[in-house]
Amino acid sequence: MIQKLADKIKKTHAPICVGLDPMLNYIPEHILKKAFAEYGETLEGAAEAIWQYNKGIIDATYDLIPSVKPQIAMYEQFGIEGLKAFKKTVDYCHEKDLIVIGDVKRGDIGSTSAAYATGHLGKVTVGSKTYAAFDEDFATVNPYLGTDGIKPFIDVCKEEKKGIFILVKTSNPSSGEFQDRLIDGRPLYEWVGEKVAEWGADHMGDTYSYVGAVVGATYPEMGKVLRKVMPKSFILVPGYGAQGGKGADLVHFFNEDGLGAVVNSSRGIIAAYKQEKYAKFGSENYADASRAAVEDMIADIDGALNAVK
Ligand SMILES: O=c1ccn([C@@H]2O[C@H](COP(=O)(O)O)[C@@H](O)[C@H]2O)c(=O)[nH]1
Repeated sequence: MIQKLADKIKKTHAPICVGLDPMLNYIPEHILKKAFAEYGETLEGAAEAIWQYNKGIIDATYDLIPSVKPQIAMYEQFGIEGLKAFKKTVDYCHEKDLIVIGDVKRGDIGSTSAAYATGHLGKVTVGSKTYAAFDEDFATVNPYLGTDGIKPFIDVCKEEKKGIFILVKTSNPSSGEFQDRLIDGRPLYEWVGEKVAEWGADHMGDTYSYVGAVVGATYPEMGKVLRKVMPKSFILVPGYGAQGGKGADLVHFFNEDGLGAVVNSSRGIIAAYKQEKYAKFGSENYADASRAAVEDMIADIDGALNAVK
């Protein structure tokens, strides 16, 4: 799967993923109206609206991009109906041959991590049958519990040829409260980055490891250091767009082969029609606005990478 990600990035010239983080207040009125007419103002109605909204964005962008990153929290808030919309979205993205990075940020003691890994990346056994429950291709994982919280994910990834992205330096403003704390003179995020490289050596694809890292676009200098600490790991880079990251901030997240990073934008793409720049599309054509925002993001990153060649 890591080679498929690299190959699709090469083919599309788009080292990006579209973040499928639906919120009801992003969903255009015509979609909400139809879903509520059918299911009422219920959790089912919300889930139907989310699904129709996602489908529109996927249909309008799938040929331009290698991957998507659905954020499970946005679905989970609507309970079981929301999780059904999450699963429907994952399956539809697979139908469109997109790589799905489940942003689920799991991680616990070993036995519990094993269950999370089974549910999101592996297969669960029920009597004589097995089922891939959520079936994402990659999942984000929290490393706070250490090696025994990570190992079960790697075991499932080996069986399934899937991967994980481990939180190393997150994009949010207060990520430094813990992640930048010095331990023996070095920030915690560097120690975690070293562990990612070590864990990753145990599950290599052809060129890149199945064990990647999350490093925010909002911390470009730290990204530059971490790129060198984890040369064989793909970096999932959130923080582009709505959080302020730009193409020029991202050049050092990439390796010299032009690979090694996949940049996420969620609100900046899925709610593009609400921005002044894309307002001409109107809410009826929200998906066309998302497509235009994807094209602009690809051009921005491509321009920045070419400028340093
Ligand atoms: O460090 C992190 C880790 C994860 N995220 C997630 O990425 C998206 C960002 O959404 P935008 O709308 O593009 O800001 C969201 O799902 C976060 O939970 C992150 O932002 N930073």
